[in-house]
Amino acid sequence: MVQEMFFAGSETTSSTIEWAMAELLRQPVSMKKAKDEINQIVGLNRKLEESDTEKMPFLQAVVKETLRLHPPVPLLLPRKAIKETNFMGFDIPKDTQVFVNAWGIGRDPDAWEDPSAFKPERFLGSKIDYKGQNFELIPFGSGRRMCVGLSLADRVLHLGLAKLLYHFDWELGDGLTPETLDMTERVGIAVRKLHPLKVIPKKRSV
Ligand code: HEM
Repeated sequence: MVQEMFFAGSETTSSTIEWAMAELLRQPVSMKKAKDEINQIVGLNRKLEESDTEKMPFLQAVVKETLRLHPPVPLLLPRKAIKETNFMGFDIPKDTQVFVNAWGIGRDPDAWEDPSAFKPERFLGSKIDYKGQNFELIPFGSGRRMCVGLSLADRVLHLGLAKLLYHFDWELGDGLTPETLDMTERVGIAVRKLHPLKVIPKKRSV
């Protein structure tokens, strides 16, 4: 279980932060807006605290927009129909494995205006959130088996991204420009150590 938590929690959050940075680097206007908001709240003479991110609506919108376009678990976890079901005109026999395409839902033109564009502004003044109540945005799933790490992920994403933006200015390397940055997706498992790290937990001496 501990191993599952590490896997489910680290690959998902780190790839979301990577996508957010890539999207912001492709859109310097959004990058500037996010940095300006952070600088305005934190100033220049103290550390950024977790609670600061609650006062950053644009940063929150960047996280939502990133998870809309780049849900790290695009098909959620598989379901199985426990009985024969008719869903929106489709007959689903008992025991059928069912996948929910959260990636497709996040880009559905019936639900989103200009769906493929990265526009954090669409969430400003909107009540749509990813807590499982708004079915057009379900990067963490919904219902009884939705992500148990949501509240931790929520904190890590906001704090991690805010810190990266607060402490550093970012530029693209390798002669890349916002127009040429590659956004191709790879679905797979993270690159891991060939020989797994084996560590022994010991009680901390105080
Ligand atoms: C950006 C961050 C994350 C995203 C987008 C994400 C997404 C998801 C999704 C889509 C599911 C399946 C939900 C469903 O099928 O309805 C899931 C399940 C799960 N997640 Fe996350 N997750 C994230 C971070 C985390 C973190 C930080 C942890 C733990 C530390 C975690 C632990 C789990 C576990 C244990 C499950 C299985 C829950 C169950 O089957 O009852 N996740 N997550």
